[in-house]
Amino acid sequence: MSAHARDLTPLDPTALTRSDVAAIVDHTLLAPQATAAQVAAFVVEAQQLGVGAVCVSPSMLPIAAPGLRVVAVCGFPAGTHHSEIKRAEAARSVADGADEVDMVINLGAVLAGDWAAVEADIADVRSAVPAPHLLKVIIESAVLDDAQIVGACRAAEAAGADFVKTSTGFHPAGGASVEAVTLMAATVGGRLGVKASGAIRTAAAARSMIAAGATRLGLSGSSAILAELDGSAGGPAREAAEPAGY
Ligand SMILES: O=C[C@H](O)COP(=O)(O)O
Repeated sequence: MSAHARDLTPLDPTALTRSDVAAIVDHTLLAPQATAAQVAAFVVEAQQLGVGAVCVSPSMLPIAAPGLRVVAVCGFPAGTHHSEIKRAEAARSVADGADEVDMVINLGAVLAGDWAAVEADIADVRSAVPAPHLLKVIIESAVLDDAQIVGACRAAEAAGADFVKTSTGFHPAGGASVEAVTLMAATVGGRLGVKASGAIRTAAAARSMIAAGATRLGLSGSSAILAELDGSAGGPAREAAEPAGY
């Protein structure tokens, strides 16, 4: 466990400031067609926005991102990779400068109720992501029922993860929901961080996620959402209109 207090305690949703919200945003660019030049421009945008972190594909590392934490995804987006492949991918990301790794859970094992396999998969990746690096576990909550969400969160905690995270933003079942974040926070909140991600497109949605217990937000539409919090909702509608994932 290496999460900081700021990762474990949700902001007060009634007193959100733009800078408070920006600090918990993982500004995300995971489009498979993204170029290195686009990632470099995205990092500059992240610095200008004042977000806490950038979240990118592992093959984009290493990147120069002064002032930002660097997050790399792992086993993305399906989570069906062998654990040894996820572990190797995570180890390479850490060697390439990632501060945090967001891994996708083995969903088939979850739906089969094979909790030993779920936990072992997470523990394997944890072994390649030592503290103070953070490990977040993407449970793809839209695919799971409540009992499976609780079980996945418990497996993540038992395997030593720092965060649970709702969604990849790529699954056709959908992204984050207030109900899933609420359940995840009730299960592991205060001990693990809770990252809401996937299809969060407005400041109101971001606020609802924080009110439900999210301590981190994964957003590709950070610019539009933070502009809304600035009171300038007429800002970059282009980003608000961009679809999730591809
Ligand atoms: O991991 C984060 C997600 O991919 C972000 O999803 P989004 O593009 O729907 O904001």
